[in-house]
Amino acid sequence: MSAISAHDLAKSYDGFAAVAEVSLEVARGEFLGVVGPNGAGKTTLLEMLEGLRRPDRGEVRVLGEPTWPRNPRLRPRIGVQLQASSFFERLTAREQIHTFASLYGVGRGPADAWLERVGLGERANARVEDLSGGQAQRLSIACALVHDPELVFLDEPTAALDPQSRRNLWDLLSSINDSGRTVVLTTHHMDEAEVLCDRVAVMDAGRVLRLDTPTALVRDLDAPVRITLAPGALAASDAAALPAVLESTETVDGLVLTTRDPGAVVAALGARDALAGLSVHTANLEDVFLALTGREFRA
Ligand SMILES: Nc1ncnc2c1ncn2[C@@H]1O[C@H](COP(=O)(O)OP(=O)(O)OP(=O)(O)O)[C@@H](O)[C@H]1O
Repeated sequence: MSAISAHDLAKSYDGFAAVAEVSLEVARGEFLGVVGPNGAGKTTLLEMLEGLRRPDRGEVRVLGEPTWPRNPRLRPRIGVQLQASSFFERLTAREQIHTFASLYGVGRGPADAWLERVGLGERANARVEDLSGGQAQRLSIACALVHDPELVFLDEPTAALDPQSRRNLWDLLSSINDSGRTVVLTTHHMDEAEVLCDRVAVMDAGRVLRLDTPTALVRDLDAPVRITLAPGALAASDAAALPAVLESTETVDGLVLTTRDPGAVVAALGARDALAGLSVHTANLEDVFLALTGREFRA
């Protein structure tokens, strides 16, 4: 049985289609990413999957159960991350998670263990408004997991974090998916989805344009690989004559060769002792977005 099965979901606000014709299946234990720019419809889709927003059309089943009208049987089985701004004010981190735990009939022991697990043991007595952005996000994730749900929804858990704090959260996000828990995460960050997710739904203007593994999404682009050589490593005319090189362009970073057969090019460069400073760039999910929409992806 799927963790999530959604069929032909649609939601409009005052005639504006925030989500249209979205169907998807999420397998148990899967880590699904939903990526897209601001306003793509990610949150609206997530809220319909969570059973928090009524779809205008379509059906959702979560863990085999219908989500609407609100289904109390699902409540202990799913976790929904709150935006950090919706904490109870003036509580300490420990009081915050104890409050969540008591709502689910969970004891203080497991709640404290979650604080430790997300690295907040030493900040347990800090008030939530005194936590850093990254700490607040970790607390909100711990609160969503305190009742050990089978399926957890995380809506932009790394939003508003600096790149270092964002990367620091990745290990935690990935560990949440251990032991078979299903995770659905929305993000503005393509690199994050690429690193963390088993499959990625690329959304734009309310629609899921593609849903597949990051590798398959990139492979289907069939984009050439770019190989950059250090300046002066090889003359442009020599590079253009190498086997399998489609194009060679001089840039400030050095010579950029495009090819569909990077192995052959690297072997030929090796034979000419021209491997110094070589770097290889394959297409990524931002290129996938560009190919699907004709627009650059802007987070
Ligand atoms: N309650 C609402 N009433 C009216 N319009 C809304 C409402 N919620 C969302 N919208 C609009 O629907 C569209 C999709 O919004 P949604 O929040 O689902 O997108 P998103 O992909 O999550 O965006 P972001 O990444 O900025 O959070 C946006 O144009 C938004 O302005």
